[in-house]
Amino acid sequence: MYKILTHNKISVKGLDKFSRDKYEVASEIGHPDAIMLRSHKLTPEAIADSVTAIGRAGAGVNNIPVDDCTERGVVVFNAPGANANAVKELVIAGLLLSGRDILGGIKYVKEEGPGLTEDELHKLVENGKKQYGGAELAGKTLGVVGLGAIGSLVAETGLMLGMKVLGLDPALSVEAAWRLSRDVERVENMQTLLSKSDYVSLHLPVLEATRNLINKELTESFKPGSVLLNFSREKLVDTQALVAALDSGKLRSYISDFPMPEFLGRKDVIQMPHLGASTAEAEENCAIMIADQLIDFLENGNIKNSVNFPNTSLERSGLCRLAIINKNVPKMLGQILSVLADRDQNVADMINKSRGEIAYNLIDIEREPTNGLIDEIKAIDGVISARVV
Ligand SMILES: NC(=O)c1ccc[n+]([C@@H]2O[C@H](COP(=O)([O-])OP(=O)(O)OC[C@H]3O[C@@H](n4cnc5c(N)ncnc54)[C@H](O)[C@@H]3O)[C@@H](O)[C@H]2O)c1
Ligand SMILES: O=C(O)CC[C@@H](O)C(=O)O
Repeated sequence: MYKILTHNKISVKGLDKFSRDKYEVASEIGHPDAIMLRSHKLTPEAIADSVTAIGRAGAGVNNIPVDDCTERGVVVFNAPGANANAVKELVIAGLLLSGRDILGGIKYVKEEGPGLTEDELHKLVENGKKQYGGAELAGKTLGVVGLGAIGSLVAETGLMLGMKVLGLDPALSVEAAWRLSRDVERVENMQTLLSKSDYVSLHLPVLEATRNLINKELTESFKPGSVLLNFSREKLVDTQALVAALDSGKLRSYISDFPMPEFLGRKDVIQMPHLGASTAEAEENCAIMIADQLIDFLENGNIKNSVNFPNTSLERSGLCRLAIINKNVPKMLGQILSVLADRDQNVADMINKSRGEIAYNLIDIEREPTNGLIDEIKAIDGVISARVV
């Protein structure tokens, strides 16, 4: 039986992928083989030694200690693109809410309306509505930072709304580039994007290089009166720098899915409670994608959509498969194969892939492993883990 430890509310459509005759799935379980979670913050200590894989039913992996996992040979998966449409739709809601004072207008009717007759309500509406007007999005410029799964959809929708769209992504994948409309104008740096955009939307991960991306110096580049939308992560922005930019009027408004205490009570900030991926469809898509990936890894050793291991896939041949993780240093494969040769184990097929400091091998052998084979492989200096799948 494989054991899957879950954190957060994971869609049953995904959990149902684990057949009950092979898997035990629970939010409390001893010696788990894998962990499946959403935004739960995982510490290295909370990852049991038995864990071989972690599946993030979402995009961002900043709640997982990925470097520590890599060192320990724990494969971390995410679900690229599975919640992108849900986030895009909320970003468009954010754009619309910032274009006009829709929330202020609704509050006005809700607070001032009760107890009034139809005539009085009509007067209230017609007298008060001038306070809640705004401007149209069509004809304005939208700057999108990060043109991956979400950013490309936001850019596309911006074009459909009649906006001019600028995009910046220094690490754009070939696949993402194919998805992108030619009408998205590429810019080379943040300063240019900020200075030309009426609305700026962030769609990139928090990495060492992107932490506090929007800092004090960069806020100087905002086009006066522009709006910043952050549906990615709070750590991409320097909160104090944004407060100053809002106070000075350099920024007209900040719309975020990641509330910070400094912004509470401000009329020029809209904070949502991390709702981007909270749709039934996105929750299902993410849970199904992660469950499929975990099952293929646990049962076949195959890796798809890992953030720290190479994509690795091998059709099964032979009788038995070994999945071995080792440090990416010379002579490892030779030593592993020589242990197999010493035990008269013929290799039917194999694949060896590396990513950064880590290497991964799937080796199909023609006989059942003899006693002590796995321990002998694990004893090779540089081997991190070895298992029969
Ligand atoms: N609000 C939510 O609920 C929610 C849901 C999903 C994702 N997210 C956040 O959105 C982020 C993006 O998600 P995605 O699915 O589009 O990911 P993605 O991996 O498809 O796209 C991210 C893009 O950012 C680009 N990028 C990296 N560094 C950059 C930089 N310095 N400048 C510009 N671009 C850069 C990458 O090249 C990539 O194309 C996630 O990392 C996550 O933090 C939030
Ligand atoms: O699981 C969620 O609700 C949020 C997920 C989101 O932040 C992500 O990075 O995919």
